[in-house]
Amino acid sequence: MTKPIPSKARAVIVGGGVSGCSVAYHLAKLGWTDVVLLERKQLTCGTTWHAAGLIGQLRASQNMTRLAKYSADLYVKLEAETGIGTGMRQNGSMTVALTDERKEEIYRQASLARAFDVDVREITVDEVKAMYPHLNTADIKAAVHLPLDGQCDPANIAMALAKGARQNGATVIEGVKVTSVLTKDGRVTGVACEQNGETFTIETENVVNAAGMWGRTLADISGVTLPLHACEHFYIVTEPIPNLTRLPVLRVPDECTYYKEDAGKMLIGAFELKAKPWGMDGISEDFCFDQLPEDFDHFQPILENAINRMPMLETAGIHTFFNGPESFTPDDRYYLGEAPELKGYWVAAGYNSIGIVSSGGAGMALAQWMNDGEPPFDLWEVDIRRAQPFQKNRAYLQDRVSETLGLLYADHFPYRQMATARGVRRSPIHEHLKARGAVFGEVAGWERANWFAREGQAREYRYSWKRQNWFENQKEEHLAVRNGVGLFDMTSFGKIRVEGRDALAFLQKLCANQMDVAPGRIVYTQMLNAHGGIESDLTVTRLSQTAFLLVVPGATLQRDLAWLRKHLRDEFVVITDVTAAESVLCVMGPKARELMRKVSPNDFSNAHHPFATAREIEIGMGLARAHRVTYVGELGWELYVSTDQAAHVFEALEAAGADVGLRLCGLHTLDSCRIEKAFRHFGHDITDEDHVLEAGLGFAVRTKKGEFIGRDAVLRKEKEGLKRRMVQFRLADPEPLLFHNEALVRDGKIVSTITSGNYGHFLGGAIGMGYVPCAGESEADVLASRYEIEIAGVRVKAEASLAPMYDPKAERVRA
Ligand SMILES: NCCCC(=O)O
Repeated sequence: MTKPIPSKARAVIVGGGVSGCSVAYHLAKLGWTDVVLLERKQLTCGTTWHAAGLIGQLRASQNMTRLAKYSADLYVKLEAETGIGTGMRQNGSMTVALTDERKEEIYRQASLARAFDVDVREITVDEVKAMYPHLNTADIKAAVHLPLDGQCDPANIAMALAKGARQNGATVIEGVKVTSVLTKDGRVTGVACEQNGETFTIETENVVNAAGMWGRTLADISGVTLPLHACEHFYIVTEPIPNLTRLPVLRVPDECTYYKEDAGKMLIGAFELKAKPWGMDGISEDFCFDQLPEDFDHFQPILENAINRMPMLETAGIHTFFNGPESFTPDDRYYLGEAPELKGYWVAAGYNSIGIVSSGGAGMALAQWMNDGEPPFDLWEVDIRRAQPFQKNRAYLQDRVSETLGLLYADHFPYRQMATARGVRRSPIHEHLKARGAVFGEVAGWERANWFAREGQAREYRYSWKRQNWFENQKEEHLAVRNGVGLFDMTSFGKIRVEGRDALAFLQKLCANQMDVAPGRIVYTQMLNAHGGIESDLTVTRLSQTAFLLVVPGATLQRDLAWLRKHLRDEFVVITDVTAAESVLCVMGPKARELMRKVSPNDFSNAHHPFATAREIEIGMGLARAHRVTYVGELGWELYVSTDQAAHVFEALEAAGADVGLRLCGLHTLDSCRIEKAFRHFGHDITDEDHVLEAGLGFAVRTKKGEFIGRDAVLRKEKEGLKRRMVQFRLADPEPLLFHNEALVRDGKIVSTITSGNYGHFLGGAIGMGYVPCAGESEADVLASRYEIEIAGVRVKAEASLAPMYDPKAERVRA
């Protein structure tokens, strides 16, 4: 008998895999009792049913780890709550390293785990052997053990979540296909669906796309960007192996493999470096517990390594050769949150083969997000607003996901760049930079010169946890910026025009700094949320009485646009993304003025063109708007040039620059310079859960200007005092490197992690920033402590400073 479909619901969840079931469970727990989950066939029949079900708690960041730990805890409790056996067992996990580089990575991870309160221990090869007697350990260089990791039965986890959701009032219906999402005035109003050939509509203000590998197609129908694509994922299951005892989960990332013992059989799965995208022409509606054809040739190298690693496998018969599709995303991170294109359209999809361990926490976080209208903590790394509209292009996705599948087990070297699907967004001077030795990286699809190779030097990254092959190039670029003048191409900046009668009032409401400045002034500001957390970090240039230009990082453009549009009420304002209209060439360094005088007849004196002002200038035979601001802590101008004139302006600068030693510089140098100056970076040092005052950005907040979002939270914090503070650190030993996420140790105790790090080539050592808990403490108390930073298990002394270590009085910027 088919279940009646309700005509109304508070939320409709599309997709009955572990993701959708978890969202339904958590919404129901929050009291959303009229939630409907619609599954087109049967629960779990897409991807969940064939997942391996490994529960590894340590993830790449604190909040991802928090969500994974939440999943583990939930899955332990779920059986008692629902009566469905989840197969959850905390048999621990072990990761082994076969190279020195991997050893550094897993030891760094172990330090991180300690900072995140995950139980972890570096173990010896003898201990590996004792825990895993069947293993060939001859070439194992290091190993870590996480005793509370484990494994579970994925289908039963989903079933238990669905049952728990029902127990709390949700409705779960199988055999219903959602055909479209109904909308009015930019928000969701309902869904249209089909059951046994009959059509129905459900009125609702909230839809959750948890449709897994169908998610992109479903989103497309509503004009929502959800870039994901399926790939084939392979594993084998052996016949029962006599006398096999319970074993921890084993990961051998250097061989792209994981091993799971279950009921006396071994499951061996692979994250090979070049994967096979699947479902190029769409995924059949009829897909239900289907498998894909075997591909022995593809799996053969993995199997050979596995037999060498675990010789008993040679004689164990293969019970199942499994191949099933899973969804992958362009950056190997899943999607959560409200789609910027449509109010009330939520997503929880694209799990990159870690859907089981992720979904418990992700479902909880999304449910809270839907309930409260804001994420419960910083979720930027998985936020759907990071997706770029072009990324739903299928040719792009197919190329990219062939790489992302393997990333789970690839070496996670710092500065690692994607090798596939490159070159989609390019600056007008891209070819000029390439001809001059640029080695490019990619952010949000933009090709950006990260560093410049010397004549004859290989134009490629040689990755390492130590100094990489471009370290000396960066040093030369960095010192050129400090002592002479450097040129950066920052065309990838996001540029947003906010124009109209109410533009000023609108920006006054959103920005914490004073926006009512004279035309031509530039203001550094943050957009805050109601808790005083930082939603956006930007400069705003007043172009006229009614027009403003907002400049944001390329990676946050969609998020920033969404935040602006979300807060637009009845103001007469037009918001336009003008990113592609202007290139940005930055000339930075003490000789920047000398250079500008050579290419332009305009006046670049402090009197005429002081810091934080913008002026139209003639340059070469073209025009530009010169913004006197800096992200490297030097005298300099960002030149905003119409894209058609960018190459000409670059040529003019380059020709004139020969006399003043102009040096082309890359993004790695931008980062090393900004970190010496302790300039914050959104997504690392500042996020929506970091209070603007604790981030040390109170100088950019004007509570006296009147109401703005976050003002009350700022006033409250002023009264209550800071609970933590952003501090800058320099390692005493000039050799070790900081990237981010290293454990920060205060007086012998881990207190937090480094939020960003790079090498201070001027200051002579690795520089990092991080939050230090300081409730009730004075600045002097904070500085009186002894600080160390734990790098791969080794604690290195660090000097701490609350003021920027480089140019603390900002004299160079205003020179
Ligand atoms: N779906 C396989 C997960 C692999 C891992 O957790 O390492």
